[in-house]
Amino acid sequence: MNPITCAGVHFGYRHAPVVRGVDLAVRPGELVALLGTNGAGKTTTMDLLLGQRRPDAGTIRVLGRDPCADRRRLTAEVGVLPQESGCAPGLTVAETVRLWLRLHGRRDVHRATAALLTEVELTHRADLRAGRLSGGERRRLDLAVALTGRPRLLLLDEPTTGLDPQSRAHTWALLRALREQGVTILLTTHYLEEAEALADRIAIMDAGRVVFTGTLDEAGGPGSLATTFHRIAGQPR
Ligand SMILES: Nc1ncnc2c1ncn2[C@@H]1O[C@H](COP(=O)(O)OP(=O)(O)OP(=O)(O)O)[C@@H](O)[C@H]1O
Repeated sequence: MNPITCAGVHFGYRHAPVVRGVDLAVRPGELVALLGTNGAGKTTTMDLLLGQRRPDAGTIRVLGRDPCADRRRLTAEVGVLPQESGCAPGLTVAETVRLWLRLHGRRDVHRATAALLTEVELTHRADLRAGRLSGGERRRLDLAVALTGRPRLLLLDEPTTGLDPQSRAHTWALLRALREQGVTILLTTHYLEEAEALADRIAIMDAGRVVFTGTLDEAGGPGSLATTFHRIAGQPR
């Protein structure tokens, strides 16, 4: 069973179609990078996968479930990093992670907090309030939160936006390690080099449709993704 399947998914606001027949399959254990110009419909697709929006047509299955019908179960099983941070600004970094670990019913809260903060390189910020973190640090806290339930599926909306090159490289290493542990990952990104560095397969969205899915080789090989992307995405229509 594929952890994610979308077949003929449509969604729109009133008379403005946003997602216009998305077909997408993410296979077990693979990392798929979803690319697309601003407004292509990537975040909306993520929202649909999380059951935060109901499709007007088509079928979505996440871990075999209908996300609208089984939203609660999926919240427990899927690690989510939203485009906008959901962390409470008044809680410290450590308090935030502990809270989410407890919500997921974890018993080893103190040990797991220390381990997660090490993984996202925020140990030195453990006692700082989330509202005082830099943009890149907050992104890393969001990633730690996404990992608190030890998910087998991760949905990451622009996980490295705002990160400096060193932190980005560290996050890439963490995501590779998670994939090696068998975690399936769907992430959106505007960094073509991120897709080249990480993805088993690339999906390109344009104007509400997935217009390309394939490996990096199928997209033209290393260094050619930009050419492919600009050829098929964001053209006036
Ligand atoms: N509540 C809303 N009402 C009307 N249109 C909306 C609403 N929310 C989003 N949209 C529109 O839906 C389209 C797709 O937005 P979405 O956030 O999914 O794009 P995206 O591919 O994630 O873009 P970005 O790369 O900029 O994050 C955009 O044109 C946006 O303006």
